[in-house]
Amino acid sequence: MIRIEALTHVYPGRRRQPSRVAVSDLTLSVPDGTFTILSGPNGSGKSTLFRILCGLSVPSRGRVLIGGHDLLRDPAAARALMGVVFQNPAVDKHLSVTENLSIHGALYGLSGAALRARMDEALAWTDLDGRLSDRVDTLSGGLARQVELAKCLLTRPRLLLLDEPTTGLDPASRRAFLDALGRLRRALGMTVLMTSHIFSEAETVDRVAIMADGQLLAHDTPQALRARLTGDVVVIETDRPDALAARLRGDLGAGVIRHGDDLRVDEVPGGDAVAFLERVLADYRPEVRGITVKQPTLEDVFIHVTAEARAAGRGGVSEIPRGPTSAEEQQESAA
Ligand SMILES: Nc1ncnc2c1ncn2[C@@H]1O[C@H](COP(=O)(O)OP(=O)(O)OP(=O)(O)O)[C@@H](O)[C@H]1O
Repeated sequence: MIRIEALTHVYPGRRRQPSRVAVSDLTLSVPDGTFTILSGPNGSGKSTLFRILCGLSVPSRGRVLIGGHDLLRDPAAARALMGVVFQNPAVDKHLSVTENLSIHGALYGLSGAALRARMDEALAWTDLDGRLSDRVDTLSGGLARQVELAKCLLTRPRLLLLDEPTTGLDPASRRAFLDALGRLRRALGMTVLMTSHIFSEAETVDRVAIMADGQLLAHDTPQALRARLTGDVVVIETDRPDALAARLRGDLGAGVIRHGDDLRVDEVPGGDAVAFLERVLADYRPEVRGITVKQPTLEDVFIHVTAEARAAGRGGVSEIPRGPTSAEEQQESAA
């Protein structure tokens, strides 16, 4: 459904601001009827890529095909296949659910019985039953997002593009939104591409694409990505991350990733994470505030591949700032 070929996007520099490569020679295919999550740290180029896919930005180089239509040469045909849910609300919160959908339908030439039929069809995927006459600003955040989804389904898109659609939703609303997307994909064979920072969302999709510094670092099933880390991960909390990381590297030969203020060792020397934990506690106890051994999750894989790429010089920074959604992840695991 989507073919991205050698795509590069450079923001030109201005005065003292240098030009910036936001997407760099990126090639990616999203097959028909699949649900893909595009993830990456802040500034990795997701929004730039998303804007290009929606036709809002023109790339510096490369080609994008949507359903076989070249997005640059035949934008109308390519865009006719897609529905887009942006991060910022695109519904009028002072109008009711029905009014929002009617106005959007009218923009696409739908009216009367045809419009009502399309509205019923689109709303069937949501939990908005019984709230159709309510103003959007009286709905919960989760239901308001579902209005956006229903709005975009009115035109029966074959491809749904969503930019962090669940940001700010509580775990239950987030789950309800993702469930609706999953049902759409299964029942209508719709292709879904969604950007997200929330790794628990990626566990159930078909494919996960990981970007950093404008490049595609990995694109695989969640299972295959998880299989990249074979052993347990040791996470160390410390007040002196740089000093402790240097000692663990020097003394124990451990590959240490700094993630925020935590240190992570996901390929433990000798392969025995518990033995490694005991060694760290025995030798560096005063510097360790907390230490955990855990099975790898998709977030761990993400941290691993991003660090690997940066170590290989594709980035330029050796540490990974903690993602902005860790609070949401914590909220989710607490729920
Ligand atoms: N309008 C712009 N002008 C110049 N540089 C830009 C512009 N928009 C983005 N960038 C730069 O391009 C790079 C990629 O940014 P982009 O917003 O696409 O990343 P992102 O992965 O979506 O980040 P986030 O998760 O924070 O939204 C960053 O270095 C950013 O500073």
